[in-house]
Amino acid sequence: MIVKETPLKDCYIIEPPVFGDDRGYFSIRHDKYAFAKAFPNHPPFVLHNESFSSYGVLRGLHLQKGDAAQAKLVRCVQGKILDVAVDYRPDSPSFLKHFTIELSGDNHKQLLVPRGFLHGFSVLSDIAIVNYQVDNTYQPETEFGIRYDDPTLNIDWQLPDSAVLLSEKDEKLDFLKL
Ligand SMILES: Cc1cn([C@H]2C[C@H](O)[C@@H](COP(=O)(O)OP(=O)(O)O[C@H]3O[C@@H](C)C(=O)[C@@H](O)[C@H]3O)O2)c(=O)[nH]c1=O
Repeated sequence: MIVKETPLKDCYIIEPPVFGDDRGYFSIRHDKYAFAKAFPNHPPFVLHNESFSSYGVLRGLHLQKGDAAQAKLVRCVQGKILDVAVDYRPDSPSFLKHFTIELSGDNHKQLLVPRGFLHGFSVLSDIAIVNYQVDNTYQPETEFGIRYDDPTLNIDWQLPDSAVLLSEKDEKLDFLKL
């Protein structure tokens, strides 16, 4: 497992081992021992979530507040997404900075999104299956979000406006109040 830094504090790209041959590939998606060696103080992952979406779907930007905060280890099993992490920790040197990365079934990359970050993704392929482990339970009463098209964040989601498909919940999110 290769761990690469991003410009955002505590946010990392993880490249798991992938062994390709004539049959296809074999990959180690998550090795809790290698992960613990790289991130010794990281809480264990407790939920393994998956979503299926079609082209244009944009989920985000979401987090759970306070003690319910979740770190997320995100990968795209099939298809291609633009994964987006926004540092929403006021005391961080990268506060309100964002990082985007293409995650796909072909590149096998994963993004470790720390606690206190907003997270979202847009679907760039016909369909995308996105799989993410989180290190805290789902607590809907603590959910918080910011509009994907917030002008301060100014994120390029690599989708034409006309293609963007949001949930009713995400439609109603507010812009940043600073
Ligand atoms: C996120 C989540 C949702 N649900 C349920 C609630 C609801 O009925 C249904 C769909 O929920 P949502 O509309 O919130 O799903 P979604 O918009 O896919 O929310 C997710 O977006 C990505 C970007 C993230 O980072 C995730 O943490 C999560 O916030 O699934 C759970 O039971 N457990 C969970 O952990």
